[in-house]
Amino acid sequence: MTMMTGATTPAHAAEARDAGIECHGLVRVFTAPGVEVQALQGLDLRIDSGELVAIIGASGSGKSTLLTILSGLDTPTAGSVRVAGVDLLALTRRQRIDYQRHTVGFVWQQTSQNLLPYLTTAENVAAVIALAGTARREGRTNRAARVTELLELLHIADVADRLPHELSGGQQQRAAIAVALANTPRVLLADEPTGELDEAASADVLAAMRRVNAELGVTMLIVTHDHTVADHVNRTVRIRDGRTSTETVRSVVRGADGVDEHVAEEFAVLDRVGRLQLPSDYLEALELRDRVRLALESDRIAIFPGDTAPRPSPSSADPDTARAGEEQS
Ligand SMILES: Nc1ncnc2c1ncn2[C@@H]1O[C@H](COP(=O)(O)OP(=O)(O)OP(=O)(O)O)[C@@H](O)[C@H]1O
Repeated sequence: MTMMTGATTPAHAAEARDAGIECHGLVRVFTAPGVEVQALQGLDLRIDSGELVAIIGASGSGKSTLLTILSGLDTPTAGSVRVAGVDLLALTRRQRIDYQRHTVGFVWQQTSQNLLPYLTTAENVAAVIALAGTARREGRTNRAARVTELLELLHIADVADRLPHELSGGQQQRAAIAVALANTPRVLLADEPTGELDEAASADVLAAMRRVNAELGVTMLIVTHDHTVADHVNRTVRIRDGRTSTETVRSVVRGADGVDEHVAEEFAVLDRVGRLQLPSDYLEALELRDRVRLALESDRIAIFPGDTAPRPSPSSADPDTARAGEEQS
C-alpha cells in the first residue's frame, strides 16, 4: 500500500480541476433517546467533474448517510459539502428542490423507488423530462427524441413499450439510469445499483454506467458493498467508521512488450490535518493498538508497536552499521 499525499497529486493541479463532489470534515450524528450514533466522523472526499468513482464499505460504515446528504435529502451536523459547485449547506428550500430536479440524478437499489409501475420504460423517462422541463429548456431536441437517445444509450430501446414488471432486473436498473438522466443532471448518485442482480446483469449495468460517464461526461458516484464493482471503475474509495480510509486507483500501463496491462494500486488517504486510517489487517499483524512509535526516515515514516524501540531501516541507518548488520545475519 502506498500513502497518497500532495506529492502524488499537486495541490494546485487538483484545485485547478472542477470538483464534481467535494466534502470536508463531514460529520453526521444521529441522536435518539439515550443513544448517539456518529454515522460520519469527519469524512473528506473529492471527486473531479466527469469522474466515475465507487464508494465501498461494510454495512454501517456510513455510505447511505453520505449519499442522502449528497442528494440533498439530509444535512450534515458539521463540515462542508459542495456538489457541482453548489454549496448544499447554503440552500433555501426552493433552491434545494431545484438542486434535486436539475443538478443530481439518483438510482436506488429497488425498482419501485426508481420507476412508476403503471408507466412503460419510455413513459417513465418522458414523465421526468416533462416534470423538469428540460426538453423545453434545451431547445435543440424534443422530448421524444431525448427519450429515444437515452434508451439507445442504455441499450433498452427494444423494451421502450414494456412496463417495469416486464423487464429483467438488469433492464430495470438501466431504465432507472435513463430516468435519472432525464433531467440532464451534472452528477449521478447510485445506491447499490447492482445489489439485487446476478453477475452478468451487474456487468451490463456497470458497462452502461461507464458508457454514460464517457459519452455524457456526467460525474458518477456508485455506493456499494459489492467488491466486484471496483473492477469496473477507475477509482474506488473505501469508507470505514464514517471516514474515507483507502483508495484504489486503476490505470493502464504499457509494458516493454507493447502489451497494455491493468494495474491497481491501493493508497491510504491522508486528510488535511495529517490523519490516516491504518488497515485492520496491518494493525492485527503487528498487534498495534493504543499507542505506536513513529520514526521519520529520509523517504518514509515508519510505525512501530508502542512497546518496542524504534528500529531504523537499513536505508536510513549509517551505511557501515547497516552493512555490519547484514554481514552478521
Ligand atoms: N436515521 C438514523 N437514525 C439513527 N441512526 C442511523 C440513522 N441512519 C443511519 N444510522 C446509523 O448510522 C450508521 C451508518 O449507517 P448507514 O446507513 O449510513 O451505513 P451504510 O454503510 O449505508 O450501511 P448499509 O450498507 O447496511 O446500508 C449506522 O450505525 C446506522 O445504524
